[in-house]
Amino acid sequence: MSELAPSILSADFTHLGEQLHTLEKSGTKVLHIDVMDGAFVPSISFGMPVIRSIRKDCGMFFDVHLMIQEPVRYIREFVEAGADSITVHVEACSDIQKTIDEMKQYRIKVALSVNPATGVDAVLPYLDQIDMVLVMGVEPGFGGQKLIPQTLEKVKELDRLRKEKGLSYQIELDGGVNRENLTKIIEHGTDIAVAGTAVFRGNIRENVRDLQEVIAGAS
Ligand SMILES: O=C(CO)[C@H](O)[C@H](O)COP(=O)(O)O
Ligand SMILES: [Co+2]
Repeated sequence: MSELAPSILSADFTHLGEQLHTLEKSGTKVLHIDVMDGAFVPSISFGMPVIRSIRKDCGMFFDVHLMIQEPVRYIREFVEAGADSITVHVEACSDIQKTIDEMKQYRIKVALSVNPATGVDAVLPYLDQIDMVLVMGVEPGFGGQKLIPQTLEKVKELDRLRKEKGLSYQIELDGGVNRENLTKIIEHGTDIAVAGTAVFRGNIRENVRDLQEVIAGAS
């Protein structure tokens, strides 16, 4: 069955601890953590201190999405802060293989991401080395955008490729996920659907329940 990964980008940071407890109590297993550097993407979010702090009191799987230039420089620090999985953008790495090798030194899941304008070709040479491909459904940098429907074709292609090649990487779709489009997203082959706005706007408990119901119905 597919998994929901709430993104804390849309959380209320004055109540972050309580909101994370609510997610855990609602059955959330994977927490999506968006790190932005103001260089690879226009916005700046947060970094290791926030991750280190929430790690102390949170049992969820930390799915860290690095939207930063040359992430190879910071892999060790994010692992030490508590990341369980690290996703880097192929567009942000001058040496993708070196970045994968660096990530593989640690006991974490290794993932590559592609922006809406980047084709699946960019990750093809690495598919047998990685645990997940994150397909951006929106331009990276901001929450609350609308899903670009064409990005689902990449999910479909990655699903086809893993079957054809006998590989087991997961496919994550990030951005613009909501109750209305979630079934379609899953039907294209998504294993993990990231949702920020759709989880944190309004009642978190009800939103998670509703989204999980859609997932259960689609699987
Ligand atoms: O990586 C991201 C933005 O770059 C976020 O994970 C994504 O946008 C989630 O937020 P929303 O569900 O509001 O689109
Ligand atoms: Co993200």
